[in-house]
Amino acid sequence: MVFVFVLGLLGCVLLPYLLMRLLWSHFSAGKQQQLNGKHVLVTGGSSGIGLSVAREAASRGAKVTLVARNVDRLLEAKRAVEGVCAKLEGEGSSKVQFFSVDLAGRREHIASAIKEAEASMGPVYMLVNCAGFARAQVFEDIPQSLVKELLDVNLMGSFTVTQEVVRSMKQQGKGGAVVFTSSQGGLVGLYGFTAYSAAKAAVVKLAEALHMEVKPHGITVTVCYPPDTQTPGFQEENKTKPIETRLISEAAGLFTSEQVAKKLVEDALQGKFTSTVGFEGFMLTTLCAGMGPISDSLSLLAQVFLSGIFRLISAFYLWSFSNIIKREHRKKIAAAMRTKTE
Ligand SMILES: NC(=O)C1=CN([C@@H]2O[C@H](COP(=O)(O)OP(=O)(O)OC[C@H]3O[C@@H](n4cnc5c(N)ncnc54)[C@H](OP(=O)(O)O)[C@@H]3O)[C@@H](O)[C@H]2O)C=CC1
Ligand SMILES: CCCCCCCCCCCCCCCC(=O)[C@@H](N)CO
Repeated sequence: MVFVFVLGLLGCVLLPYLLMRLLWSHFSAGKQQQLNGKHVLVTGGSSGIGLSVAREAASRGAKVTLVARNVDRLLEAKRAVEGVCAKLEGEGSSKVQFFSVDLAGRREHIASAIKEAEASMGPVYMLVNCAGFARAQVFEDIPQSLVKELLDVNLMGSFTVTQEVVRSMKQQGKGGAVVFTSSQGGLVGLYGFTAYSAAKAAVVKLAEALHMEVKPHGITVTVCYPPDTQTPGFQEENKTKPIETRLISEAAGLFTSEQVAKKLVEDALQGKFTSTVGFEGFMLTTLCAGMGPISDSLSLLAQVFLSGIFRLISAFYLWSFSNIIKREHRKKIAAAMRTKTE
């Protein structure tokens, strides 16, 4: 009985998914913009997803600007991206530059770095906001300074850089592409992520509103929703992450930064509003489409026909998340009892 149900569910969901992917790749192949010779600015480009985006852009012939704080890591990343350029055409030293700026810092510094970047490589065609970080902690333990830092880097940093770049894109009148990095944790609020989920959800609404404003200017907006991704930032986050957060996040799988970056660049070049990886990513973004912009008819079809069944499936995920939390809660109580009696 259960077997038949599972088989039916797979038939309803997996088959349409595979069919859509096939159709997608068929229809989108021709629509893709090129990056050859264009300027791509990547914040957080010295590490993890941002660095992989920079490499992906370079492999498509783009000129790349990296923005982050730590100069040593920027230098190392610049060399790595130059390596990609060199493989492409046997030279490439002039195609990668970096700026050390704190995106949670002063606006003047951010604005002047972008001006300089554009002065040497031309107007930015694609901006990828990747600078950000996650810290998971139980709600009442989160210091105010951490909430502020999470909002400053993840939300305000992207806000400020994008303001500067979009102003210049509008002046040029040649269109462009803006990418924000949210998270699957920006679509579903997760245990331990009260501050982080709030910051990443805010990025989504910023992107939706901006999309409406810049569309007439030929500027596309894309939001990337990565699941757990193997990066230095992810390793750092794992040092203090509550076990509940880890176990719940694992439901969406673990991906490489190359997988996330490749999909991000492809989706942005096709002007899609949403970019994600994995089957859970597909289900979650389809279910959470809400009043978000419609970038292609196939995604719209998926949202119309699959939202109902995905909401049902979400009940199973939420049930298993709540079981994880209950189980860990019981373990903690038992451990506390043991230490009391000892
Ligand atoms: N890895 C994951 O599991 C997931 C990541 N994400 C998001 O993807 C993005 C990239 O994450 P990931 O690659 O893991 O992170 P990493 O820590 O590996 O890289 C973060 C990058 O951002 C830069 N950065 C951080 N803070 C600032 C700042 N204040 N000013 C300028 N640059 C800054 C870092 O350089 P420096 O420190 O030198 O400034 C580094 O280049 C983040 O927004 C993250 O929230 C979303 C979902 C999952
Ligand atoms: C139909 C319904 C489908 C439901 C699927 C639900 C899956 C939810 C899992 C959420 C995973 C969140 C990972 C966040 C990673 C992150 O942001 C940090 N690692 C940042 O570094």
